[in-house]
Amino acid sequence: MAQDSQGLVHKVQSPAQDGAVRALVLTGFGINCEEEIAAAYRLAGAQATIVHLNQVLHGAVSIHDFDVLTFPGGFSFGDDLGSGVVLANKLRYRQTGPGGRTLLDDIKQFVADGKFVLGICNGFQVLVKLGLLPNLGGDVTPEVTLTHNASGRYEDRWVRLRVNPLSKTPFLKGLDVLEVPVRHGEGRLVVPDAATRGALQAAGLNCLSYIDAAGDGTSEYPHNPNGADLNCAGLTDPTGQVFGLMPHPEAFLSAFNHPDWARRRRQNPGAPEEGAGLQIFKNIVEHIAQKHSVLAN
Ligand SMILES: NC(=O)CC[C@H](N)C(=O)O
Repeated sequence: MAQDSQGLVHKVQSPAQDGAVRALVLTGFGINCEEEIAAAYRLAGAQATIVHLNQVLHGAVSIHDFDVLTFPGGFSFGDDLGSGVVLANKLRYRQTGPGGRTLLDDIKQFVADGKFVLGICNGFQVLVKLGLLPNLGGDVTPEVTLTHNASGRYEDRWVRLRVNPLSKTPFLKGLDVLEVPVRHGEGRLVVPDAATRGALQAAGLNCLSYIDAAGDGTSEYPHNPNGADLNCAGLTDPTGQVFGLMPHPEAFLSAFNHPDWARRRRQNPGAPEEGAGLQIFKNIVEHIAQKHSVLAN
């Protein structure tokens, strides 16, 4: 894959025939977590390519050459008009092809092809504002929103999460409780009505909850850092292929990322050196690799 001195891709070859898992990690316009996410995918065994969104919007790179599309965190367009709003509008309205085709049309096709989309923090906000999450109605109409934290402040802290056992997304397979950091000002999920809340609950689409020290879902600050409805830290769409979350799993790739690592290692010197966040990337890479091997046989 050809990259220039800034690491930007100019030409992407057709999907690998070697079974490699190809992760596309978008950047540009104030996204700032692309390197950590690419590192996470590489540690998980995938080929990760960081691409400026303009290269996709201008047709130099096709998302269809990849298996998983990732929207990293950051401050796209300076959070003007609300976090994720401008970037979501660019994907929804900017024409990228004949007949008024947009990148959102391509992403819908990408998901219909059985591929995967991950949005972390600002990326999650983009997917929610775009209506790709939770997408209960299947017509990418925004159904919930993410807005200013109930604390009225930017929150930068570690949280504990529980995976909803009803969730069927491969990203969270085998996971139960995990710790990860949050760093956001607009992470409060608002679900506008009881019917939407019920639909999210029934299908396990509210796939991650903030929990307290006792392990129970909580609306109490600071365990729930933003006051999210349903104590929700992450959502999937009904297919489980589109997954977004406010916390940053890519910031916990090594046990040494955790603020309490020294005491934990004293207590348990044999504990794995891997951070809990890496498992999310390993899960999806393994899932895609398995799909590739089934198709190849
Ligand atoms: N870390 C992030 O991606 C932050 C997202 C967004 N800028 C917010 O503050 O809510």
